[in-house]
Amino acid sequence: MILELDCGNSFIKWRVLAANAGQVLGEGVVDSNLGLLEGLGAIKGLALTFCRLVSVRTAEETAALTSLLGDTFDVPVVCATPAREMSGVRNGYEEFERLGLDRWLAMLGGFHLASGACLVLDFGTAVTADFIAADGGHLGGFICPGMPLMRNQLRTHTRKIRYGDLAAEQAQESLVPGRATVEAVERGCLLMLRGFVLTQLELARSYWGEDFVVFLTGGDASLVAEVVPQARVVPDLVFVGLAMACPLS
Ligand SMILES: Nc1ncnc2c1ncn2[C@@H]1O[C@H](COP(=O)(O)OP(=O)(O)O)[C@@H](O)[C@H]1O
Ligand SMILES: CC(C)(COP(=O)(O)O)[C@@H](O)C(=O)NCCC(=O)O
Ligand SMILES: [K+]
Repeated sequence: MILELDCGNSFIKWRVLAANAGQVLGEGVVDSNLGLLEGLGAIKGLALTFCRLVSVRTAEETAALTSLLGDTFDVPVVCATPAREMSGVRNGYEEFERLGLDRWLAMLGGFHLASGACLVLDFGTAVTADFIAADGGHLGGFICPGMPLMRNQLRTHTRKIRYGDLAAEQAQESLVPGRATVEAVERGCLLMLRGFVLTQLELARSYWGEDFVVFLTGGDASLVAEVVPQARVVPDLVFVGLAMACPLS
């Protein structure tokens, strides 16, 4: 069985695949290493043979998780590393090793699935957009705060914006002008996110006409999906790229 991990700034996404990398035997989203071990412990007959992971956390945090997994399950743990070029995609950063590895893997996965030009939009703690041309050249991308950061900046830096998570979720059900603080903030941030997406689409069209595929991924992809009906929502896009970057040895 193969353990795959995507360690983002807020959550660790994990899944266990059957040894032939086919069937998903278990998966989860956790906020700590302990939560990960608990989730894995709940899988009946767990017998890991290989672990691959991608992390945008500090080297220290990533090393701590890697040794925890190696010690607990006695398996090789392989981490995705930066590359200038892989699977036909050329990293567009001036310093290729500085491009977030989650972005890089989502790009590899997207270009592979699209077999052509694509726009990859990832909605996590941060929101990222990456443009990959039909020849595999990465034109670059954009980073802006995601929904949790926008919301928390307002809650932290104002005195009168205070509300809970349940109210936030309910407020998102409509986008008419808010008549309560929670509605005004949640809907305002949602509109910013959607406006960002529409701008990315315009830019992609200016490069490629209609000849490109849009991918939506990340935990908050569903918040914007309706403004891009043509998009492919691929929650496991980073894992698609992870399998490409870290094949079974
Ligand atoms: N099961 C889940 N657990 C936690 N957050 C989730 C879950 N499903 C969707 N989300 C949303 O995903 C967002 C985090 O996205 P994610 O891609 O995991 O971020 P990151 O990679 O930066 O850790 C949260 O703001 C939350 O709204
Ligand atoms: C942009 C990110 C913070 C996104 O992280 P996430 O929201 O997925 O946790 C991450 O890809 C990162 O730390 N990138 C390094 C900076 C860069 O890509 O330019
Ligand atoms: K991510």
